[in-house]
Amino acid sequence: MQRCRVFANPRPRVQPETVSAGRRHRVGIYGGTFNPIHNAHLLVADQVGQSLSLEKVKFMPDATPPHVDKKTAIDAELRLAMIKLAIKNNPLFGIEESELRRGGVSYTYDTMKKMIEQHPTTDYYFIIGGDMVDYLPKWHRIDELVRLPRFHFVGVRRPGAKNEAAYPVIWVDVPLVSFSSTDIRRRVEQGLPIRYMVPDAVAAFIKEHHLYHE
Ligand SMILES: Nc1ncnc2c1ncn2[C@@H]1O[C@H](COP(=O)(O)OP(=O)(O)OP(=O)(O)O)[C@@H](O)[C@H]1O
Ligand SMILES: O=C(O)c1ccc[n+]([C@@H]2O[C@H](COP(=O)([O-])O)[C@@H](O)[C@H]2O)c1
Repeated sequence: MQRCRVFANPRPRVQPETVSAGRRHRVGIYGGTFNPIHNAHLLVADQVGQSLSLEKVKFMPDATPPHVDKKTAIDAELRLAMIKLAIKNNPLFGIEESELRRGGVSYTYDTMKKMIEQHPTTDYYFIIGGDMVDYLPKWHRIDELVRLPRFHFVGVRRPGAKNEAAYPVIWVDVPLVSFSSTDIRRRVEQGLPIRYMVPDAVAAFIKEHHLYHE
């Protein structure tokens, strides 16, 4: 039977003295297709990072998304370039390129198992929206993923999702924003404005590279 343990907005589960002694690091990993990155992603990453006192929140673009219906993502280099433009003014943010370097289908279990092995003094907080929280039972090797040491899921509620966790999730309340990358792509295709939905530099990049037009 699946474990059903949901933590409602708890305080970080870490002893302050271990952080100040520098023995343990607290890093957020925000995986996604980011096709393209948008302002809800940035808001979520910043709010989670601050709520959980994370040292870094690293955006991790996937190579091939595990979802069958998400195979239409544009080239990884273009997605990565837009992430770099979007995060440059926030020192909390960073980039994790291991899934791009590995290639193939980006199963989170494979990625996090290796990362945890390579960084034994780091606690990882893997950020997912409510739609992904709902979808967790279908994730590859999910029972093993949630049992990895020093691995935590952080959930942020998302309008339109059930936001129901069948696995342990640390919920963080962030202001709700309903738009998605799909909305951005559709708006670009229809010639509608995307200002304030993505950073200006990302909007300029989309225009310059003629992305998301038929
Ligand atoms: N508006 C939002 N509010 C909360 N979480 C979000 C929001 N948009 C995306 N996320 C979360 O960010 C992560 C990466 O999402 P992703 O890159 O697939 O963006 P998306 O907007 O969901 O894209 P698409 O519309 O192409 O499916 C996922 O965990 C997703 O649930
Ligand atoms: O490992 C899985 O089975 C799995 C299934 C769905 C999503 N994920 C990861 O969750 C993150 C968000 O996914 P997505 O499709 O919303 O961009 C991204 O890092 C994916 O690799 C992982």
